[in-house]
Amino acid sequence: MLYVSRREHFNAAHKLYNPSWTPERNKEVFGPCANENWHGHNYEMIVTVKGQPDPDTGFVVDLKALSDLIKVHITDQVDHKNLNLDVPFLQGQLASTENLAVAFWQILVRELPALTPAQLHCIKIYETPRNAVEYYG
Ligand SMILES: Nc1nc2c(c(=O)[nH]1)N=C([C@H](O)[C@H](O)COP(=O)(O)OP(=O)(O)OP(=O)(O)O)CN2
Repeated sequence: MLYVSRREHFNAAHKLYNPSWTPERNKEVFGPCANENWHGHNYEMIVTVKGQPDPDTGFVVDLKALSDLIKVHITDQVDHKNLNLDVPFLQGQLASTENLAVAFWQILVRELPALTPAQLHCIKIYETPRNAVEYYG
């Protein structure tokens, strides 16, 4: 089995805020991440697919085509957006990195078969250089 990865990048604003809690409770749990007027991150995302190389190309997946797929279905939807307000597929969810990883997985697992017989293996999202989440489905 071969594992092939593509790194993508997007910038977005959000706040971590549970609307069923008081502002005080949100501040207590989420600290500055609950700031009412938002804050931003430079997100890095690594998408890994697994499979066997195609005998004609030597590719598990064409990484340019994978990048285009991620761009159309994910990064164009979230780049320079407010994750709490602007992104339909995140509506009603807390904008944590965990929830982003699951939402992105659900999109890519649906779209990938049109591109390749390879399977989605992992989505890793860095919210900051020190904070990351990995999801394997
Ligand atoms: N499990 C999670 N914990 C946290 C998340 C998350 O998505 N999942 N998100 C946040 C904040 O949104 C944000 O990441 C915190 O930013 P910050 O504290 O600035 O990030 P760093 O830890 O990298 O910065 P330091 O300078 O090292 O504090 C919080 N938790």
